[in-house]
Amino acid sequence: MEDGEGWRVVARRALGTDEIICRIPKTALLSARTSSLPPSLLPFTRPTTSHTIFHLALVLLHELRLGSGSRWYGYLQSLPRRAIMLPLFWDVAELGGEDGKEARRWLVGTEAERDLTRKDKEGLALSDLAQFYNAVAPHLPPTKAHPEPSPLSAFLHAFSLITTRAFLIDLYHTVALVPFADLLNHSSEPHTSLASDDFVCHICGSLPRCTHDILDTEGGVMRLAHLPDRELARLGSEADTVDMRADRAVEEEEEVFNSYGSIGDARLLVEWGFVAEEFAGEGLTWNPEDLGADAKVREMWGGILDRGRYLAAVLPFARDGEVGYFENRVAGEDEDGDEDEDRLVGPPAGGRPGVLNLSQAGQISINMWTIALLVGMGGTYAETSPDNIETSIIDSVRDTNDSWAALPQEDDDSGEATFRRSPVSPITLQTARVIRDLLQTRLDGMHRADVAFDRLLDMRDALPPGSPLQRMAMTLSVNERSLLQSTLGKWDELLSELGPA
Ligand SMILES: C[S@@+](CC[C@H](N)C(=O)[O-])C[C@H]1O[C@@H](n2cnc3c(N)ncnc32)[C@H](O)[C@@H]1O
Repeated sequence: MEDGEGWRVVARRALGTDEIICRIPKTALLSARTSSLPPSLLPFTRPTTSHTIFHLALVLLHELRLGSGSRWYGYLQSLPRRAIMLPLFWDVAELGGEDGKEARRWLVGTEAERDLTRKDKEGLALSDLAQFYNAVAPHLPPTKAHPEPSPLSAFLHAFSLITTRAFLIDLYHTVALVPFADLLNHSSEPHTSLASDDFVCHICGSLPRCTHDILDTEGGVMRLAHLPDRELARLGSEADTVDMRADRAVEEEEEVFNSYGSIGDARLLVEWGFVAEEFAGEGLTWNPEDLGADAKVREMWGGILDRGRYLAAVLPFARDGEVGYFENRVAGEDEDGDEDEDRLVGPPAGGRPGVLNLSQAGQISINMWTIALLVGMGGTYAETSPDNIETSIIDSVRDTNDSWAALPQEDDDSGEATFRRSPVSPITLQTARVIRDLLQTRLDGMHRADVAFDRLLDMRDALPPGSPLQRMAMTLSVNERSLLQSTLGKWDELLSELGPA
């Protein structure tokens, strides 16, 4: 890596699509199944949903404590010696120092802060990690190099490595560390992917038939029933491996990435400890509660979502009830795959029907519009038929998008104002104002919201060396502000044309 810490993988020659970059025998994986850490340690803790990850972190810590006595000693040398500085650790003085403390402030109001809150609720808060480790630490087997239990910081180091580099493998290993495959950095664009046969025996990990298998009436192995005969014959003749394959051609000297998916900077920062400024992912998100939706509004919205008809408002070619149609589509793209920038209201991110988001292209999802509209109806929706509400949503979204598209654009050099103010319904106007205020509230809730954008950029550029965490947090904050401000500008422009506040 450029900063001299860590690895990246560069192609020494051009690679073709589907070419295998590395093939790692499953026996080389480090998992709870292959480690020498006794499984009996787990009864000392209360099972949680994060248990698998916590356990694997413990496994790694045990192997690190074994030093040269570990079967993975060679592999362990390739791992970062210090904890990956996930925002979860920024407030821990010994880990984050002054940089972490200041950086944490810059996350206030950002999408990263929302992600951190979500992780708290999922039982992945720092206190959950400490509680887990304090319960098991006294029972960790002593090793030559470490006869005493290791401090919490050692467990946090192991945990940060697991969450940033473990892969989900199969029914036997579940999550595991995969030597070599974990040297690849992330890019949101597809580059390579990791594949393995996951339908192994969950008791012994065997891919070919084994003594634990349940047979069907014809003597076939149930878990292998989906395989054609040719594939069945192949099982057992070669080692069971995890394969890293190029998903596209890679040029000589190009960095070879692995793609963790289309992921925005907030999530990258929270989960992997870096920002990439690729402007991928779902943008900024809200919860229904942030828009003032109570249980009744949420229920009404759920019903509308199930029917799916309202999606037609943002993608006119979608047919009634065809929510699944969006699953393979990228938010904000029209039928030809072009991003339709003329819309202020678009489909939900990544085709996930229920997402309330502001996309990187500056479009709010129709879900936000819908909830804002329902909240604005203030209970009168209860007396309105679902059909009429849907029609209201569809009409108001069309009105909004059409009005925006009809506004003279900045690069329109005809010199004539082409906008004809056509009346929009009171509910359209009211909903547009709610959305505008929501964007403003989000902007106002950010750390140092009073500081002008250009000044923020100067402040970031003037950060002293040794402030990598503040630099990342400020980059995230500045980019989110930029998206919010430009979107707010569009809504203000529209509202000033449609009617005075
Ligand atoms: C699976 S590892 C990739 C290999 C890693 N660079 C190493 O030295 O071991 C994932 C970690 O690498 C770093 N990383 C991955 N992709 C990156 C990127 N595009 N830019 C900067 N750092 C990245 C982050 O620290 C992340 O948590």
